[in-house]
Amino acid sequence: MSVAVTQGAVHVDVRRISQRFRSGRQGDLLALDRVDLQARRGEFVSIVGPSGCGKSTLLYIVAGLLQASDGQVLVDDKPIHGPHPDRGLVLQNSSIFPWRTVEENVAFGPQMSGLPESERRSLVAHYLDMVGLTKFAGFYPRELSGGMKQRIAIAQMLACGPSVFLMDEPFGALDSLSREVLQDQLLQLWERDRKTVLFVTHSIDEAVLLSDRIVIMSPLPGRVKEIVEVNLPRPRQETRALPEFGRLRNHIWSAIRQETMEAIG
Ligand SMILES: Nc1ncnc2c1ncn2[C@@H]1O[C@H](COP(=O)(O)OP(=O)(O)OP(=O)(O)O)[C@@H](O)[C@H]1O
Repeated sequence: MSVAVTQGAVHVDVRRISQRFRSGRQGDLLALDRVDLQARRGEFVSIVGPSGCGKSTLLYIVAGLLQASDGQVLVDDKPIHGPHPDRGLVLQNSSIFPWRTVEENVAFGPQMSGLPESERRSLVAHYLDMVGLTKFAGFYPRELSGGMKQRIAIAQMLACGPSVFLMDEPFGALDSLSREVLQDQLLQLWERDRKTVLFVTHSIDEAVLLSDRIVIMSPLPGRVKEIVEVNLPRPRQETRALPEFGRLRNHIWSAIRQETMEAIG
């Protein structure tokens, strides 16, 4: 069964973003150079490119954790000013609190926003169930596997109710089986709620499996080299076997390889 993707208005609008870092030893480093990128509401956009091309930097700027040297990020046509619960961020080694239980971690955002306890409890129970951690609600992160910790981070983000998911290699540190399970769970979640996702990954397979569009970046400075539309049918779980999947993967791989070869001379 294929699910039609209804593409709406631009939700996240990255306009000519440049980022310069001041480095004592090497002088200024231009990490991003006039990057333009638009994600439509409900779209799943992945960002791939050689190491150091500025993928994380771009995501931190959209998250509002880093102020760009130049350019602007608009969400729903309004310029962003710093972080906001409407833009949730999940990192490779998730930023969960080791001293809080699974349940308390997921409750953190709603607690900060002052949600009454009864509502908070049912919200947390809902998201714990969604990521399959109900039985581990009272556990501490140290008692859980890497995949489970990433699921806490995802539930924590979901509980804040963001309309934009910013994900920086969220499954990068996991074994391949856990990674596939979480990819499936994320896809199911996305197919149900259709949030806008910006997803940084080193895995071309992962990008093709998940995305509507894939942004290929070139180093250094990071620029948008190419944007690839992924027109594979959804749900995608069985699309790995399609010839089109292989064709897209090879195309993206060659583009990144070419950039990497040019970068290392
Ligand atoms: N805070 C910082 N200060 C100075 N330079 C930085 C800083 N953050 C990133 N950089 C530099 O900016 C460039 C882009 O880094 P970034 O981490 O965004 O790349 P990336 O594409 O996410 O890399 P990777 O794929 O290896 O995670 C790199 O050359 C990095 O060294």
